[in-house]
Amino acid sequence: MSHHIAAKQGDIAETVLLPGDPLRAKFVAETFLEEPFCYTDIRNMLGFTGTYKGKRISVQGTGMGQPSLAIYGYELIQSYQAKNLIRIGSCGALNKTLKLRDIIIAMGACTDGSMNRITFNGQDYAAIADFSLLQLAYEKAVGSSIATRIGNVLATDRFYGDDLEALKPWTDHQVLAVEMESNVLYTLAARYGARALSILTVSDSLVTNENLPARQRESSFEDMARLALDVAVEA
Ligand SMILES: O=P(O)(O)O[C@H]1O[C@H](CO)[C@@H](O)[C@H]1O
Ligand SMILES: O=c1cc[nH]c(=O)[nH]1
Repeated sequence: MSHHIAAKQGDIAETVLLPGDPLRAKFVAETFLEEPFCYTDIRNMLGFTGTYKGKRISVQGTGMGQPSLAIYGYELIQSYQAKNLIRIGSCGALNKTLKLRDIIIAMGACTDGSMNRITFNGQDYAAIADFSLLQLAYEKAVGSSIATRIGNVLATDRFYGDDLEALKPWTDHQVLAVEMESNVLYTLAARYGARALSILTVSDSLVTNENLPARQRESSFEDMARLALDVAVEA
């Protein structure tokens, strides 16, 4: 049993979807999985396992920020033998060609946070998605009507305080969007021998200052969940 998830061995599938919001985990489990059961509610960071198109899949909330995701990611891989970690998150667009509800598949993830600097003694690490998951997601997205972009994202430590001007070094280098977890997810997966991919829905734009209203956010997140589940089935 791990410290924060504390599920029974065997309760968690090899492939785990990772929303930041634990209520998104509940929504995905109840909407898409057959016979879902909740294997953890410690700290209300809900985790569920069920089946989708005949395959056993889990969905685990990770909280907000890299240290929080790192706790759940580490325990999923090291204590529960998870092999495929697929983040399903929201993000802010940094590029005027991105619209609300667009989906971004993060090929790479930069960071302004300290976790990687600690791991790599102040040097930089290029955190990248697992290519086989990325390829699967690309193929599934192309076969659907969902507007999808593939590129680099920024996992920042700050939600508030960074406007487009402050983020200019990243936008100057074609970073598409900002969120708060993908860099450490990719680094953890590389370190401990799992595969990882982040799929993100644009929930707001730092260029236009538009936001998705809560209700529309729900249906947009359904598109992302379906795409991630279709990847998970074949992972
Ligand atoms: O919607 P989630 O998955 O939580 O992702 C984004 O939303 C949170 C900030 O509101 C951060 O966790 C960020 O990465
Ligand atoms: O981390 C996040 C998530 C959504 N939108 C943002 O601007 N940042």
